[in-house]
Amino acid sequence: MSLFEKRNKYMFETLFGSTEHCIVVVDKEGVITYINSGYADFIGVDRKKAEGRHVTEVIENTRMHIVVETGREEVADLQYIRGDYMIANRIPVFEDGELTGAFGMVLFRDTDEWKVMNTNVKELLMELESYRENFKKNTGASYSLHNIVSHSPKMMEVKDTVRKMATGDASVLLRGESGTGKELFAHSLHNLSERNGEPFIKVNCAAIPEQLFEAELFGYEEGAFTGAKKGGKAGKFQLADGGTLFLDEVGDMPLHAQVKILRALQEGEVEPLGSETSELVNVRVVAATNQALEELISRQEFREDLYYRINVVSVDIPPLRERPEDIRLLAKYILSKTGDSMRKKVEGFSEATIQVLEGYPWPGNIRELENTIESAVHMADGSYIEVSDLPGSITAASVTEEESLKTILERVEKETIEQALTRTSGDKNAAAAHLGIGKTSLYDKAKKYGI
Ligand SMILES: Nc1ncnc2c1ncn2[C@@H]1O[C@H](COP(=O)(O)OP(=O)(O)OP(=O)(O)O)[C@@H](O)[C@H]1O
Repeated sequence: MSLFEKRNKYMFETLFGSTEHCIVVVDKEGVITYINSGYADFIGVDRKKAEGRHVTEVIENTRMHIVVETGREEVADLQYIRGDYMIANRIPVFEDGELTGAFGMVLFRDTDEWKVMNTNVKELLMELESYRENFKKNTGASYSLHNIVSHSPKMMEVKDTVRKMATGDASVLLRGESGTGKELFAHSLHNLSERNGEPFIKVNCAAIPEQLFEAELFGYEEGAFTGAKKGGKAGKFQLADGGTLFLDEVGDMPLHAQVKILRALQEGEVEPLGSETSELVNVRVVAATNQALEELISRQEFREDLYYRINVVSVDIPPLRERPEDIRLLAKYILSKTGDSMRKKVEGFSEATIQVLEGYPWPGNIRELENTIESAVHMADGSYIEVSDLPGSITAASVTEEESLKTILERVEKETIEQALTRTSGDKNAAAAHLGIGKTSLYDKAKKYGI
């Protein structure tokens, strides 16, 4: 019987209902199964509404969802809630060796108790935490596995592998087409690893001009080359020291830099340009590619020895067309994000729209789905996204059934009438003449399309 089953709620309530500390319990997905009234009142949420929601939607700066992913307890961690720093203990709960959730307790929520603490220590802690926060903002990994929306079995397997591989220092190569979520997995690997308090540094190998590559990665001394900054500059390797270096688009790394990268990884040392001495660095490498590195090797564009060094574990992320069951879920998730940011109230998709989305091959994967939905939200007039709100490139690809063809023709008709009306500044008679159709026909169509 699971700890999080209903009758345990009574047990929690008896034990913690009246304590002044804040108590929260989540299941293994990070969903709140119990929160005591002290905590709910403190953060100003309705207890009944909080239970059943993902903890990140209810509690600011929480890490309970991370604890259920790592299975590692976090004791006496500072957490900024409602304008003050609290001390949080988060304990993973195992039953018969299996992780079933986590128990969280926030201490010192009572400001009187805080005051008892030495004020100096508190101020120092707060200062330290604000540095940590700032540092994290610039060098942190913001996503973890729960941000990767999916319920397809293939993706579950990928998530499992990532969870297993996260601890330890093995290099991981993430393979997948563009827009499949490789970067999200790289963030997750870092966040679930022991290095999660250290920097996560991304290098987009395709975006750095070849001649600047070494300077970017290994840094340089003052005067190393014309245009070098005064005082020199630290390289990405040095910035990532202790943490994770994410080499995105690794297949685009210039050949001459590959030798040096290999040395840095094998020997744990880098030599800044213009320097006579090497610096020790300790980084874990996570690389990502949408190219077949084996082909690059056969064309001698990628070094085989580097390939083996970065490819200790390889994780294949399936393209969206191989997991159509994720499309509906992702579309809803993206819509809720887009609708919020655009302050437009679009509630959902018509069933025909979902079918078109599910039938499209998505060469640009989730990134393309995001762009499509964003554009459809702009187009939508009502509270549901209709097929006619989708870009023509998406609908045109789904001309497989009579019904789809009909909607495409209607969309084109609607767009053409709208254009004619814009051109004639809204004069329907002139627009009808321009389109070569009768006035009545234009009025009927305008009515049909709500123009
Ligand atoms: N499963 C997912 N759930 C939610 N959002 C996702 C998911 N997968 C990808 N995304 C979103 O899709 C976009 C592309 O993802 P990401 O940048 O991680 O892909 P990528 O494989 O690294 O792409 P590229 O190879 O082009 O760099 C991002 O905005 C990301 O947040």
